[in-house]
Amino acid sequence: MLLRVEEQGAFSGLELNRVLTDAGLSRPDAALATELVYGTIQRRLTIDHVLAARVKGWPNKVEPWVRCLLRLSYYQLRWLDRVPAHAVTDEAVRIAKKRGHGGIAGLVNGTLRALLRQGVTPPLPAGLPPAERLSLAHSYPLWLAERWVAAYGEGGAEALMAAGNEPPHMSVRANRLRGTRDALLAELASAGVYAEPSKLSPDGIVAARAGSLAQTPWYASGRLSVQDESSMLVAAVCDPQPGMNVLDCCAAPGGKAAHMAERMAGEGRVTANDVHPHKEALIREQAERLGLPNVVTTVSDALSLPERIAPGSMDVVLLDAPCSGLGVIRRKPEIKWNKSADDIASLASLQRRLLESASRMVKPGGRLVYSTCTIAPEENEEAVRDFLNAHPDFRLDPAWPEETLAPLRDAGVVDGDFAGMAQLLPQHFGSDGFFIARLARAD
Ligand SMILES: C[S@@+](CC[C@H](N)C(=O)[O-])C[C@H]1O[C@@H](n2cnc3c(N)ncnc32)[C@H](O)[C@@H]1O
Repeated sequence: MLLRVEEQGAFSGLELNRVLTDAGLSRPDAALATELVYGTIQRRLTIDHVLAARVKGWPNKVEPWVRCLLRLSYYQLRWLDRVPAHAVTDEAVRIAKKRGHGGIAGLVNGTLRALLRQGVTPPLPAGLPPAERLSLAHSYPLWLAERWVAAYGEGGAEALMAAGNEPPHMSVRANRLRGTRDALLAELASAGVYAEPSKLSPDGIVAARAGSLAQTPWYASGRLSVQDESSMLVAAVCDPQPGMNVLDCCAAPGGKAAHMAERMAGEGRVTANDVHPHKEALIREQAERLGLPNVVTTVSDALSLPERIAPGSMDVVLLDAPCSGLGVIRRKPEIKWNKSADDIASLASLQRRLLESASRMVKPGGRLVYSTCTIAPEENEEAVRDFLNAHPDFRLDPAWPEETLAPLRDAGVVDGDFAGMAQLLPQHFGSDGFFIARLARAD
């Protein structure tokens, strides 16, 4: 899996899903495999810094599979305390012999044993500037560390980066059309799942040590969907009412569109659009599973939607835009190594065009919600400000439902000057980093 992520640009989550589905491992073994894949990718920069001082030609002159093996083994020695050191080294040497030859096994053995002798956590070089220290300590590329130190100060950046290395909570959304959250909580508890109500969303449930709730009868029967708590805020901010005409411009796999349809009690219409034809089925499956006949799917580039949908016809338009994903690094750690400042610039330009297009379908007096799962002002606040400067008929709308504002206020995410946009960081609630802005169109 590590090789495929590194060499073929595979996504760690999808790889794990695919491999673990076939592997038939026990739950603890599957959890360990998950930890090894995520952890090794997450800590890559720190790992490479340590290995570069000990392995000649690291990383480029070392064969990719040996690189993965050494990283994986060092990750365990340094960050996991329940795998004995001898098991790590013995297993690494066995794999090196099986896949390579004696020379490689010798290199692997020598490197790991030297690390164990000298201490697996070598101190960082003294006197580093803050961004360089954070980059090395928490394993983020320097450009990201610099960006976040400039935006949030050294302490804020450190909290953000540390939170990005924590395993995400498992959270689910109760389908309010198929029973109450309390009833579902009670059923989960009686089945031995440790679950509690989300602080962020009245539909949310946070579960611990639950395995994948997507493999349960509650999921199959449409009682719940797997969704991050931050993501659940978006439908609440859209606040669609039964009977409304709602458009989700970038809807696949359908989490927020389905949530909106649930909140509309199945009345009215949610048009769930996505550019990728193969993703349409994902949205349809969700709507069917959850019992939501008011979700209609379309396949279209959101930039050309105003040619298909009457301008000014929607009560609510959601643009949950494609973004750099810096808020979901906990779930997709390879984002750290695959994204660049250039990607942010090109996404920022696409997002401005998408916002322009989405806004044309909002009714006079209607609302436009813009969201991303990233933490980059160019893709978030600045995109909204630029849009507002060019569209005097729109204004920021701070009248979010109290159910959403109250927890954000309590956590200090928004204050008394709240204007209608919020940036959640992973350290606020342990949920994904998310940006949400709500705009109102003049009557
Ligand atoms: C952040 S995801 C949406 C997640 C979704 N709202 C949910 O809650 O499940 C962004 C989606 O935008 C789609 N997309 C990217 N470019 C698009 C475009 N030009 N027009 C429409 N959809 C687009 C992608 O296929 C992707 O599914």
